[in-house]
Amino acid sequence: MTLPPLDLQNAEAMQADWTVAATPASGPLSARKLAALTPRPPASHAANTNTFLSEALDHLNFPPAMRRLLLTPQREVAVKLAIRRDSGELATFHAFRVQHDDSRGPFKGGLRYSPEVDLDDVRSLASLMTWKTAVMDIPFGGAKGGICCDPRQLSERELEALTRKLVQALRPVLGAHTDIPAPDMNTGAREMGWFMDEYSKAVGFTPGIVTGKPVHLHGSLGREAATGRGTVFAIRELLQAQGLGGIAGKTFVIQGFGNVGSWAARILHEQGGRVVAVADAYGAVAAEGGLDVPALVQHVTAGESLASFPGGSEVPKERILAVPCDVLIPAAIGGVITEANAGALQCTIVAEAANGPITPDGDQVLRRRGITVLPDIYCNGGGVTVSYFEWSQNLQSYRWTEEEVNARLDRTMTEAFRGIWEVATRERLPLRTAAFVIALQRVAQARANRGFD
Ligand SMILES: NC(=O)C1=CN([C@@H]2O[C@H](COP(=O)(O)OP(=O)(O)OC[C@H]3O[C@@H](n4cnc5c(N)ncnc54)[C@H](O)[C@@H]3O)[C@@H](O)[C@H]2O)C=CC1
Ligand SMILES: O=C(O)CCC(=O)C(=O)O
Repeated sequence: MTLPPLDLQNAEAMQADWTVAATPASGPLSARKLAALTPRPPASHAANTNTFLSEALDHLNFPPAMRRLLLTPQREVAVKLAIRRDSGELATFHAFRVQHDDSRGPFKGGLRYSPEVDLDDVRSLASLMTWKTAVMDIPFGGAKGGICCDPRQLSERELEALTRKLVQALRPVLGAHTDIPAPDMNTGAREMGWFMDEYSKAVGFTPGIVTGKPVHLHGSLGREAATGRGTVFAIRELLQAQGLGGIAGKTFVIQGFGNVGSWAARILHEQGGRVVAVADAYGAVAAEGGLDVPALVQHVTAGESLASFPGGSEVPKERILAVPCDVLIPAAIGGVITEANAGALQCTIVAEAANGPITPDGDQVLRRRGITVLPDIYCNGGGVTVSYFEWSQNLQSYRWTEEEVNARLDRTMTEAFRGIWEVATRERLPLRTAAFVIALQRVAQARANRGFD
């Protein structure tokens, strides 16, 4: 394929450390043949991400050592956090920060609090951040972190203590020009406020150490809604590029009704989209004519379950992915669309608002079925884009209006889409592979330009 030439002079020197342990009598093996002969590791989040990446790398002529460098994280930190429970008991929790790559700028990525958090999961999410910041063309690298805990079982005081312990444990590897965390699943402005406070106690007032903070504490206007809003911009661009018109009148199904899912639903509804079903971890609700999203948000904010919403009928949450619609938006956890259920989807577009919601085998099924996937590293890139705006505002002690933030987000999402669409069309690639190709080129070029000595 013909892609712009990449100046990898420095990287060529790295070829020297690529050695094949046992070269067969028939001659040296190419890296690709060697990979094919190497037993595949058991499927994991990180392996899934690397499967997608490898497909894009196969379109690029990178030296094997550069390939290896990009597939593996720069630094992995695992810590144990101990807090006193409200009962007086001592409790310990495992936490992680994986810093995948900082070739293009400081490490950047969210913090997730969930019982499913482990090193493999965080490693995969950190890698996705590297490619996300590159495809959005914002000056950051990629990282992710998390605490393995069930936040529903912890009081507010316990969560605050845990967050402060996390800052204390990670402080040596963090910094407003080194690694800047942000919200992810089960974290939000409240946790980011505690985070900033704990870091500032040690090093002086530093709002730029974390993004997604409360607005009155140097958070950016528009950050809370940014990932959902960015997802809507991404869908708008795709519909337009495919000649399918706009959001108005289209039908949407959303899995996940937290920060990302609920904001996407609100904005789609405002723009005349019909949100026909939504699910969260506990249940799902559907209405063929479209849910009254503002009323649903009010219902859930009052502490009621989705399924009890009087403006729709309850559906089993396991069936949400198969509800007929134009656009399906997974906005919850990873690995929900697999080889086993991808055949049951009844949509023409899947917009990956969540990170890693489709496994590589599931992705193959969707490709065969002609379902277009807006890949996570682009589709949910609105969150980190407005995090970049927040960080920029913090560094300048300045505040932008919400209109300005949203207009800049629109421009960034639109420009990134055009780049991906252009490569996908020219090279006949799925949007995901095209997005990875662009991101890989940007990161590899930056790494090569910085040198290796
Ligand atoms: N918050 C942000 O700015 C960004 C978030 N993301 C990704 O978006 C996804 C959602 O994140 P947030 O909305 O921030 O999290 P959140 O914690 O605010 O909401 C998560 C939602 O998913 C639901 N959920 C959990 N397990 C589920 C299951 N098995 N089936 C159906 N629903 C389930 C929860 O009930 C909740 O409604 C995650 O994959 C996250 O990594 C990506 C980019 C930025
Ligand atoms: O806002 C950020 O810095 C990162 C958000 C995030 O974790 C993500 O995009 O997955």
